[in-house]
Amino acid sequence: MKFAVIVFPGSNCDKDLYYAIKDGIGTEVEMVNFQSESLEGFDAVLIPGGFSYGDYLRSGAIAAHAPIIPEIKRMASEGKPVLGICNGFQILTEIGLLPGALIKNNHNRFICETVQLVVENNQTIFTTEYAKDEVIDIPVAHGEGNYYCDQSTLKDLKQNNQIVFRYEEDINGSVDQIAGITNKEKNVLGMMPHPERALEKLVGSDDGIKMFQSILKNHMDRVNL
Ligand SMILES: NC(=O)CC[C@H](N)C(=O)O
Repeated sequence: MKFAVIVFPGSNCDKDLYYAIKDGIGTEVEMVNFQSESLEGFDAVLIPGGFSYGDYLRSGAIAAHAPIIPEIKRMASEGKPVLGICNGFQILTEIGLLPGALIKNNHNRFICETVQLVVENNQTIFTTEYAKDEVIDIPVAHGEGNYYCDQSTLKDLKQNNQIVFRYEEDINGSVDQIAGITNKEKNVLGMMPHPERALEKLVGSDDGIKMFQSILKNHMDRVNL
């Protein structure tokens, strides 16, 4: 399996993600510049956290027009795993691969802490190594992490089991305390918390490694069918 980590001007969690794959799960991974127009040869796409284009206009709004975006959409349409973390989640909503929007935290502060997440759906390619309703410790670091969607979209998300993670407590005003959602097909996941910052107990939590193990295991199961 070969992962692509997309690097935008202002991305700052690309190296964390790179090492989560290279050292965390011992799998092939390459950084791909935002100006590239090809993701040929990659099996999965990771869009890292950070401040792409300085968060000007809205977080992710300018990155949504980068040359690499059509290739991310192609990978998603082919059912390949696409994971957007924090700024990556914001970019996925800006390019229409996930519904809703990430807006300013309701308390207007940047939050940077470890929070408790509830695993609401452990049946996705990103979460099969977790138990249903497992509570995990994962860091967050964002100013515009307040997930918003209208009531009709929320109803769809619930009916299609697209809500993957919820905050155990309200940290930023997100609708239904949503922390992460998938698309209907369940191969695109966007989440505000940073699993790549929770790979070893030494850094406070190793609850994030199971996400990358899940992606790898499900890919291997698929190719070995
Ligand atoms: N850690 C991140 O990716 C932050 C995302 C975005 N810059 C925000 O502050 O909301």
